[in-house]
Amino acid sequence: MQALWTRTPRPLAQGLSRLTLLTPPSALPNETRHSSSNSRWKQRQGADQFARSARVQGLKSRAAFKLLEMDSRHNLFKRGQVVVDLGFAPGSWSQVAVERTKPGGRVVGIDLIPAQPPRGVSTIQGNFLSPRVQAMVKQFLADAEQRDAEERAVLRPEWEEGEDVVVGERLSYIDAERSAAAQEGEAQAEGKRQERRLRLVDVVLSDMCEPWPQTQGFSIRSLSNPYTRMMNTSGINFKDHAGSMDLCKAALTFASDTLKTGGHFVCKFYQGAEDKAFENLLKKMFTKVHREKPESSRSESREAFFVALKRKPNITLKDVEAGV
Ligand SMILES: C[S@@+](CC[C@H](N)C(=O)[O-])C[C@H]1O[C@@H](n2cnc3c(N)ncnc32)[C@H](O)[C@@H]1O
Repeated sequence: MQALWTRTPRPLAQGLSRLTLLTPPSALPNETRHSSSNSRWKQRQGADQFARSARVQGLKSRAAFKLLEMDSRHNLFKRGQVVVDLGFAPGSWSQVAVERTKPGGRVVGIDLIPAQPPRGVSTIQGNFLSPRVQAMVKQFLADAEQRDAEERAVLRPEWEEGEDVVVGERLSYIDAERSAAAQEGEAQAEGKRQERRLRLVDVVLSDMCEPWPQTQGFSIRSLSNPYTRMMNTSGINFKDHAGSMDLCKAALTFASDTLKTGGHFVCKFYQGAEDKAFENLLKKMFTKVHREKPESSRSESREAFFVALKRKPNITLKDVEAGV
């Protein structure tokens, strides 16, 4: 089967644009991917092709191809979007997001370990499981939005300022809000308004997986390539699964607070007993939910991805958990 991104090679803008992202699949002849004998060796060769191709294309890791494939299937990105990339390091998903949301997009990456921010990405170092770090990310997004709003106000052409139609629209919106508030009670309505004001994000990505203690490679002391200094899985299926579900839950809680209606959520998980329950949560909050195992994801790995599309209006994770 041809990989999807070979059929729809939406060119990445500048920088990566010259690199059509065709290399990995076309460099993987069919017999390499679907052979009968010596398949382990051939699989490794295939994986190396993704890694080599990432290097050639200036991508920080082969993980980029997983996101490109999911984007090619589901059209996750549009220009001007706000994207939060949880567990961004070393940064290839962020690179893809920057290119796909140009011009006017904003990409914010968070990671436990120190890593060089990819060009065009704002990054925060911290443990995303910490509520303080999550609050910091929300504050960063709100501040950035505020700065943009101020900039837009300054740049607004003078002739627009006195336009009745704009003022009229705003007033009718406020009127609608007032009548809703009258029904729900002012305090409750204010709470809802605050909640909605935080929903500034179009796409939440999480490729987080719990880093396990380093056992080798201590001689590499490089901030620019921290990825090689850690293991991403313990090799113990239950442990990897449980750790990944905690990270997925943290990512979804954040998405519940920050995703716009219609926004998308992508998260990596290690398959196991609890993933079905998580999928059911997603189905209540999003219009469509897919399980993905991209071709560039190693077949021997239990990693897979949920791609949850189009957040439904007026439903939060708390509502879902409370059975509302
Ligand atoms: C597989 S890597 C991500 C690769 C990345 N998507 C890319 O394309 O370059 C997983 C990352 O998740 C990060 N991570 C794991 N747990 C985390 C946590 N609790 N908070 C923040 N980052 C975390 C790890 O430090 C690691 O850098």
